[in-house]
Amino acid sequence: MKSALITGITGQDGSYLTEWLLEQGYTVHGLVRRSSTTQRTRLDHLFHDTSIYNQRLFLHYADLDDTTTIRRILTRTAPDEVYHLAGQSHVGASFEIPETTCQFTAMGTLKLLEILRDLDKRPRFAHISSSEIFGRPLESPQNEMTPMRPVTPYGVAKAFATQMVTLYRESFGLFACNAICYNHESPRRGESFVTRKITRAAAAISMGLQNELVLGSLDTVRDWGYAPDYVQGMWLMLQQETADDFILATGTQHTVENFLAAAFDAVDLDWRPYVRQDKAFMRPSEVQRLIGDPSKAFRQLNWKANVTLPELAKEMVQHDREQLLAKNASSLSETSPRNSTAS
Ligand SMILES: C[C@H]1O[C@H](OP(=O)(O)OP(=O)(O)OC[C@H]2O[C@@H](n3cnc4c(=O)[nH]c(N)nc43)[C@H](O)[C@@H]2O)[C@@H](O)[C@@H](O)C1=O
Repeated sequence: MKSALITGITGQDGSYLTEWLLEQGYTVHGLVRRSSTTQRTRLDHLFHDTSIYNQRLFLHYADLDDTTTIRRILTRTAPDEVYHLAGQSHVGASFEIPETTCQFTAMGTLKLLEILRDLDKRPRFAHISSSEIFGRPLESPQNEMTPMRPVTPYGVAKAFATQMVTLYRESFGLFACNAICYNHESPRRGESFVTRKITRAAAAISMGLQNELVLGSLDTVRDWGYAPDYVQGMWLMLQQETADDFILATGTQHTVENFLAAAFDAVDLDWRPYVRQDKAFMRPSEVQRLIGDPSKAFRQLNWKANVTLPELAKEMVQHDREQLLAKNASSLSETSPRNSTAS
């Protein structure tokens, strides 16, 4: 039975990848940062007593800069595959905290590579890179040969990490791949990323719980796919005979405004009366337009993105409506006179 270790297991991609690997029969180890809460919302269902997977899933405390602990965990668990997803991943925030971004996203990756280099049994390694490395690209769509021209602290950190992975593959013989992922979303997406911010607002507005949505730039272009598709691409890379880099993208382009329209369409509303733009959500340096060419992944991995933007937006809005309905129902039952001792 194969085993894998995932950094960033509690995030959107980490949780989908965990489900996918468990379904394939893997034992899965995840690194988590210690915090005062033990709640892991995206993984809780897998640890439940009734889950058929709870005997094959293990969490270990380790920060990305704690190399001693990571080395110990890797030695003890001896995974066949390592998926490196962790790091500060918010592009806007990387302008506020560039040092932290580089410490975890760039140096955290190098530290991990250094540990792997020394191991007797070296696992296969997938670094989850980002289209942000292309920044203001010289060509469109971008492919694996497109030069990196990052324009955000996050993009610079990811470019460093991506290049290091290539270097460790070529110079030290590690089986190390870069999954160069374009934006990929889902109902599990963090609430500060634009898609989830929009779908939560569309759901709340349609239920009369919110009046306004404040956003930054509406004309930037992104290539948005569906996260569960992308984790399968990450896995496929490590099942090949040789290590290589692959673009994971849909190859289609949409503006933020297009996503807004799709999300509000899902609740039969026009977005225009509700949306206001504010400079607070605009970035000092914006990546204007990114579209990936996924043809190499299709050719060599037989991988392709399956979900269209309207389907994605609809699933996210429906999920957010259900979540709000459940929240409202539980707060109503908490205040219901029938539950009150005074009634
Ligand atoms: C591939 C890449 O994908 C993601 O990075 P991102 O593309 O920056 O994603 P986002 O959802 O933060 O922004 C998308 C666009 O939407 C614009 N935008 C407008 N108004 C708001 C707004 O209010 N909030 C946010 N967050 N963005 C806004 C914003 O300026 C940008 O043009 C990360 O997963 C990253 O880790 C990664 O690797």
